[in-house]
Amino acid sequence: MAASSHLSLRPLPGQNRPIFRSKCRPVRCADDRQALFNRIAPVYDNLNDMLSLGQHRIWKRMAVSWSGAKEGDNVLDLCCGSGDLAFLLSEKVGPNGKVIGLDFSKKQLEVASTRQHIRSKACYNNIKWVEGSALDLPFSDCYFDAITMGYGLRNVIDFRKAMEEMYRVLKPGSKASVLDFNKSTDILTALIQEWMIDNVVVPVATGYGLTDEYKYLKSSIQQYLTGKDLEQLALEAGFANAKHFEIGVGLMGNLVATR
Ligand SMILES: C/C(=C\Cc1cc(O)c2ccccc2c1O)CCC[C@H](C)CCC[C@H](C)CCCC(C)C
Ligand SMILES: C[S@@+](CC[C@H](N)C(=O)[O-])C[C@H]1O[C@@H](n2cnc3c(N)ncnc32)[C@H](O)[C@@H]1O
Repeated sequence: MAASSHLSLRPLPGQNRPIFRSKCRPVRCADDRQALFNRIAPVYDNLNDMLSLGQHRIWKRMAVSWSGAKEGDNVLDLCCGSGDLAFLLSEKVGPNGKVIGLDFSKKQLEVASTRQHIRSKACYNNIKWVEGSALDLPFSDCYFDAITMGYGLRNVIDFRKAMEEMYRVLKPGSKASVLDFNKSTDILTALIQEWMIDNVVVPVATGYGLTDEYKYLKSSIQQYLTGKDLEQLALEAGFANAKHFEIGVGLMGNLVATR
């Protein structure tokens, strides 16, 4: 990891509590999260569209735009899930570009691959799906021209390692664009976000038998990093600069870090 003499490394909130596999509470360890995303894969896209009134597609387009991906680039969609950002990247880089969508959920990748074959756009042939870990990327150093990570960082068990891996595989001068829920420091925004999850998201998910899976959303946001913390984490990982933008009336946020 690049040394950052001017920045003191300090433990990250919520990531240092021991995880006891045998007593692992739901969704506290990687295996539980992998299982969670396998379980929700069949309804994930539809629930996102329903629960965000389709807004998540706007936020994802913003994330891809901020990544700086352009025609002919070699790019990575990290924690790609069902492939929303990978498909957007595919259209950006075109037939001469290459897109890798990486995820550790087989079921999510199956959905992504099915969507790729159902859709008619020729450029989607430039997408390759890779089953792997965001904490140990199977790619060489300085390999990608851009990285997107949509609603993935909050779900990995080691934020710092994931950020360091993004830094490692990015070419100098290239960007990582990390979209997620915003852990707002504005109490009213935080209360509205929590109210929406408690009173809209979880009740709707319960109708699909996924109460605990969507209750996890709230706890994962509580254990996430604020925008300022995300900027600091990126700088500590070696990125030259990092800026967190609040979007979706402050409910969502996007970190743009340049190597
Ligand atoms: C695309 C979105 C969330 C993806 C997502 C991320 C996760 O970490 C999960 C973990 C466990 C289960 C599901 C997910 C998951 O779906 C964001 C939009 C979808 C959200 C589920 C809905 C969020 C509602 C907002 C709090 C309020 C939206 C207001 C909008 C302006 C109508
Ligand atoms: C909320 S989904 C986001 C999917 C997609 N990027 C989107 O924006 O809709 C989070 C994804 O991260 C994946 N994931 C979580 N931790 C991971 C890890 N350590 N390595 C690889 N994938 C991981 C999950 O399997 C899941 O598909």
